[in-house]
Amino acid sequence: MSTVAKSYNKKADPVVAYCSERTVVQSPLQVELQKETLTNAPMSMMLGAPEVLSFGQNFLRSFGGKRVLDVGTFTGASALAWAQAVPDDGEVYTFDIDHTNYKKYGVPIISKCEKTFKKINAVEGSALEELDKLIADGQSGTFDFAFIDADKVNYSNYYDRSVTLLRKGGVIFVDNSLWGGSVCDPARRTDESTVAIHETNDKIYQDDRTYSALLNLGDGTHVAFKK
Ligand SMILES: C[S@@+](CC[C@H](N)C(=O)[O-])C[C@H]1O[C@@H](n2cnc3c(N)ncnc32)[C@H](O)[C@@H]1O
Repeated sequence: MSTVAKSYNKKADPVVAYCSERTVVQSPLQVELQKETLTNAPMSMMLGAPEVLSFGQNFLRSFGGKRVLDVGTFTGASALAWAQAVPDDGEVYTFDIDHTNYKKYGVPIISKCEKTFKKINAVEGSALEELDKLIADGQSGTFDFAFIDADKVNYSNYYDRSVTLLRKGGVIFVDNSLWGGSVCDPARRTDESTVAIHETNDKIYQDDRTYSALLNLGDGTHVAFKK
């Protein structure tokens, strides 16, 4: 049993299971995409934890968030969650270096709801370069919410770009911030992803641009609020 776990991992401990059973709310499309991803997609454990997605949807709905940055699409589970939580004139920019899995598994399911699907702007390419393009395009301070869930070595860069692109009061979720618990043990901070996540956690805690809290939700969720 693991005390840090995505709830769909059957080895999650009873406390994780108890909390997620009283947190996760999924639409039929979300249930279908989760099942399709876990059954058929390669590296299916990259799928976003449903408890993290539900928590993020709660934020978006409660503060009326409209514009979202979704860094790391995979099959589209997080993009779908945000698209369902923003209003009809909301938009979700979802970035991935390769949208093959999104097109193969996500698009056929998400496009069943035209209203939701049309809110998603899928941008294929280096997420860092694409975020920099938005900044160069004058879009700083115009986004409400960012979900960081792509390559871990760039977490600090994605966080910085998100702080720039968010408006005051905007919220950032950094996914996998506990990385299976490995960040908590200095002896296990040996690979570059673990080191990058650990350094980003310290950076966020010390960052004067945001208020923040590191939560044991899913594989760890570092939540930052732009001052
Ligand atoms: C953990 S998955 C995203 C999961 C998704 N957010 C969800 O909720 O199911 C990480 C994704 O980041 C993408 N990725 C990796 N490096 C990237 C980069 N440099 N730029 C953009 N995307 C990248 C991978 O292709 C992968 O699909």
